[in-house]
Amino acid sequence: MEKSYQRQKPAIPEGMSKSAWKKEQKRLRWEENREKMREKRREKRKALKETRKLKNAHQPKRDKIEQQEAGYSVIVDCDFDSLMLEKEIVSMSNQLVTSYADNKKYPYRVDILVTSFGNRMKERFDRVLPHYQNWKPEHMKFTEKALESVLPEDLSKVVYLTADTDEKLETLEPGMTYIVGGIVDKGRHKLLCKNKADKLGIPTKRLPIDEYIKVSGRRVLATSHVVEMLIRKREFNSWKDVFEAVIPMRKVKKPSCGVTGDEKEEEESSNDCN
Ligand SMILES: C[S@@+](CC[C@H](N)C(=O)[O-])C[C@H]1O[C@@H](n2cnc3c(N)ncnc32)[C@H](O)[C@@H]1O
Repeated sequence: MEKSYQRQKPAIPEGMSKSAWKKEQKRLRWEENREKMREKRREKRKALKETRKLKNAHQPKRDKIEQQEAGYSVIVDCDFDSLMLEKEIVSMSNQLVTSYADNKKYPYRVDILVTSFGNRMKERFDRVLPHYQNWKPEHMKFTEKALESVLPEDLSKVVYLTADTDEKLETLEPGMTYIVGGIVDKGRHKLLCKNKADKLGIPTKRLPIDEYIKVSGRRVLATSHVVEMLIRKREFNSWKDVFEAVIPMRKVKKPSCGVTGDEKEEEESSNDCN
């Protein structure tokens, strides 16, 4: 007996061979399927568009954020090209890109001037990141001039930041310029910036990290982290909030664990920390 659920095949039209008929059936099925697939794709695209629209509606437009000036300036002193390995030049260049992006995205921006911008660092930018030539000067400027030739006459208006001093940086003052060393050295060149600042007669100060937050390992942070702190201090006001927002989690000591073997790991693996 023929089973009722079996699909009835259409009869082969008269005069058509069986193989031609099979081919024709296959073509029809494919046509039918193609239309369904098209419809599915259309729906998927529509849904994706809707999701993006919703997402964008809840996100502040990055370039359209109403920024205000923090009122103080930052110099990134890049006079250390010859002291860095090639991969450290790459890391330092990437940090400058990060600082530029940070200075665009937060509510307050600072004047950032990169001094001694030349040699391998500039070569890398020219070769790999040539669009930096179109960067907006209100977010970052570059000069081949050395720090010495852009300093104001009144050196009480500048501070060279370094972890190698006991003087604490308590507040950021309008009209001041804060200098950050633009170097990745993994702790090879201790006192480098402190000695340079002393030689130039520039006061030095350290970030008051230990006063507000428990960290493990060295207190030497990456240039881009220090620049980000200077940018965000105006927004947060409190150092504690700034440190908690910017210092990498693995550097922050959990209350129960004390200083651990992380200290060694810090020295060896913290590419982003110095
Ligand atoms: C990776 S560190 C460079 C370390 C380098 N050996 C030196 O002599 O400063 C990059 C720069 O970030 C700033 N910096 C890092 N940690 C700091 C801290 N705890 N306090 C103040 N400035 C700091 C300094 O300007 C420093 O030159």
